[in-house]
Amino acid sequence: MSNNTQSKKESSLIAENGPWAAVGEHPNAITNRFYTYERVQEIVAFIQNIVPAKPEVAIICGSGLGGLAELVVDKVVIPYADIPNFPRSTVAGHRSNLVFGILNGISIVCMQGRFHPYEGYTTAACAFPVRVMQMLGAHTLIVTCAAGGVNKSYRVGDIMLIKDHINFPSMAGNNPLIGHNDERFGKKISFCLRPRFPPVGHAYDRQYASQMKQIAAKHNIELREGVYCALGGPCYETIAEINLLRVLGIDAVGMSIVHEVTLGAHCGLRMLGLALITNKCLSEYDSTIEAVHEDVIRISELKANELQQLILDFVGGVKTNKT
Ligand SMILES: O=P(O)(O)O[C@H]1O[C@H](CO)[C@@H](O)[C@H]1O
Ligand SMILES: Nc1nc2[nH]cnc2c(=O)[nH]1
Repeated sequence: MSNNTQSKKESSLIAENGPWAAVGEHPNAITNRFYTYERVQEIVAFIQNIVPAKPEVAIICGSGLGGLAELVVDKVVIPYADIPNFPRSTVAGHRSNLVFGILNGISIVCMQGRFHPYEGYTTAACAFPVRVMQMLGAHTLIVTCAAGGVNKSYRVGDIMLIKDHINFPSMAGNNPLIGHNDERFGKKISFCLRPRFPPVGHAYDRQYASQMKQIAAKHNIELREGVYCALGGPCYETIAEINLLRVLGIDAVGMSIVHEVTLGAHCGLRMLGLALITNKCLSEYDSTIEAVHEDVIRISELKANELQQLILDFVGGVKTNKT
């Protein structure tokens, strides 16, 4: 029996039987048992039937940042609702479209709307589209998000290059890779099979980060650089929580990205992360200002142009990297 037939057999066994469910299976393991390699391949085949072009760069748009897709030319838009077994975005500021086309001369796929654990999805379900985009051909992933400024020097409207992250859900036993590890995910890009224990110490590509700094300098955009931390949400943070995050050296807080980057690292993507600081996080009990999602979207939309400019130039540079 060929290796592929063997893995296929194992994969369907995992998908159909899941004997562990009876004794209490982790929700991410259930998700990963559902999104087998073959099922992800089916989704990829469905999309390729509509869009044969191979995207090189995948982009995930954060709250209020989906306007980037308007800059894409020769666009093909596939609503998530049309894609078999694809979740839907349920939050304001997130549309539910997979957008294909050309951005600054390079073929891209853009998720106009992401999935968050607080919407009811497992972190594995939130992140599985990363595998879809990698299997479609993407070698680079750009994640963008709206985030609260924990660092006291940050101002509303600042853009933060994500240097690193703290994945609190994962530290609490909620990592999207929990469950069966199918090493075929990511095989195409990496020179070796992706391991059971993927390293994430350099998840954010250093060369990409330095390119982004140069692009920001060229446009006279002050770029912050810091550590992003993901919490489960949907509540914004208490004052005590913000003070704790500050002690830990965290610069910005949100409810996304880390599970996407985890899967991206597993399948060997080169990654760049940008967070737009949409609000300052409260740290004094006599303050009367609270974070509000409507403000988050308003600020994102207001500052979207700058972020889009950075991404546009960066994507153009990715093309240069390849030659
Ligand atoms: O991370 P994105 O999707 O940009 O959204 C951020 O904004 C929302 C809260 O206002 C949360 O979903 C948080 O994660
Ligand atoms: N958790 C969290 N997510 C955000 N997204 C945008 N602002 C915030 C914030 O202050 N906290």
